[in-house]
Amino acid sequence: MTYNILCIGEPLAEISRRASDLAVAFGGDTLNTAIYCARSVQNRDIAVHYVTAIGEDTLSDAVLELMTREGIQTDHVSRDPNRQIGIYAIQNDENGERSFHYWRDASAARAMFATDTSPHLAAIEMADLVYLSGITLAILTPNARDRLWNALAAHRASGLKVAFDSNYRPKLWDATTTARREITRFWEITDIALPSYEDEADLFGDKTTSGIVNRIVATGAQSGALKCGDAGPLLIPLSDDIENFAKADRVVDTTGAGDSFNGAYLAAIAADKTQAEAAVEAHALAARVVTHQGAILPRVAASKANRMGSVIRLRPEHLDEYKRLHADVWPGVLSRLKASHFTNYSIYLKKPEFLMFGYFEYTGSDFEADNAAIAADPITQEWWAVCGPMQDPFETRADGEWWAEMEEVFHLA
Ligand SMILES: Nc1ncnc2c1ncn2[C@@H]1O[C@H](COP(=O)(O)OP(=O)(O)OP(=O)(O)O)[C@@H](O)[C@H]1O
Ligand SMILES: O=C(O)C(=O)C[C@H](O)[C@H](O)CO
Repeated sequence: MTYNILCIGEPLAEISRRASDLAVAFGGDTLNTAIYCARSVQNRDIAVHYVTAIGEDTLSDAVLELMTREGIQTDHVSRDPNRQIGIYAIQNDENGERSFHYWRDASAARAMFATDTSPHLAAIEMADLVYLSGITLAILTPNARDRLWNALAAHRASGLKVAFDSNYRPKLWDATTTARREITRFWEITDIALPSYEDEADLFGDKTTSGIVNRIVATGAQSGALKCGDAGPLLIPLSDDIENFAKADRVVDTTGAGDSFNGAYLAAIAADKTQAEAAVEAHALAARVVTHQGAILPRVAASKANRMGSVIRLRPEHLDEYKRLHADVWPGVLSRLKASHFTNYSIYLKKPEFLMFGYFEYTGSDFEADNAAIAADPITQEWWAVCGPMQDPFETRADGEWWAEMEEVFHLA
């Protein structure tokens, strides 16, 4: 029998700075968790569903395609012709810590659970595990929150497990007291608690990690993990059955780290792993997510990254300048590529289509981290600022790509 994990919440379009440009991708805490959970699930008998409402606009189409590409079941994603998905912009400080600006007041997801007969409520019936967050609660009306609470409480009585992350975002609540009351109420019906230290300390004023864990256990949840940033997680209830956690060697952007942690944690628990095993797998993933800009890590797996082909178009008017620059690429750009284990790198041009084909070999062991080091390098960013406007990327490229990655269909070694 399939084990059904249902993530409930709001997908968002994500805007972030990339060199002198803006990049658009997707995020939204529960969508991030659903994606990382679907990526972490290795057992075909575990299905990850996303429960939300989106619009009929271009961004909504694209986020639906993303869910499908990521292997998420979208049978509980409804479409509202009168609303769109929300948007958020990430602002990072020099330590990779971020703050958000939102355009989400009238998003489609806010109208989920608007009536007692909402199909989104009925979806809960088929779930073995439901995951939701404080952000899910913050976007709902008080009545909608009550409906959701009642449905979860009723199904828990027949075996449903509820996983919850308080993910406190003060800007989304009308008052701290409302957030405290609502989040406490949902802790009461939680089985797997996945809070982070900062959110709980901000909201409830706890001074210690043990204070948070003990309060949550006393409220209800008897398992889960407390995320404590680079110090790694603590198990809920507190236990020594856990190792030391390695810190990432570089932090670019912490957005989505906690969400990725939750996704990998839940996938491990659904596969019957222990809490300690789940926390180790979850930390390993989250420690990679912090080295990357944006909530969702590109899908490029190190195993398929040995030989890479990709395409982009050149804007014809920049032909001479582009060739001149590439006849004498800045030394800092070349040394960064070499340090990131890129080798045998060529770019070919086909006129009159002005198609450029890039080929390189990757000889390192962590493609995502090496790629992130390139993206974080100031000289490379300057180089991209010069070369980027001369290029014309394919609209069909994957999220997070500029050059569109190609599939290898033949190779003679
Ligand atoms: N510098 C780091 N090195 C290694 N791992 C890290 C680092 N920072 C965060 N992590 C991992 O990411 C997890 C989540 O981080 P954090 O405690 O900041 O969560 P959060 O604030 O809930 O994140 P989110 O922004 O997704 O809500 C941590 O439990 C840890 O496993
Ligand atoms: O703040 C939100 O609503 C988001 O969901 C945006 C980010 O993806 C999220 O906060 C990361 O946890």
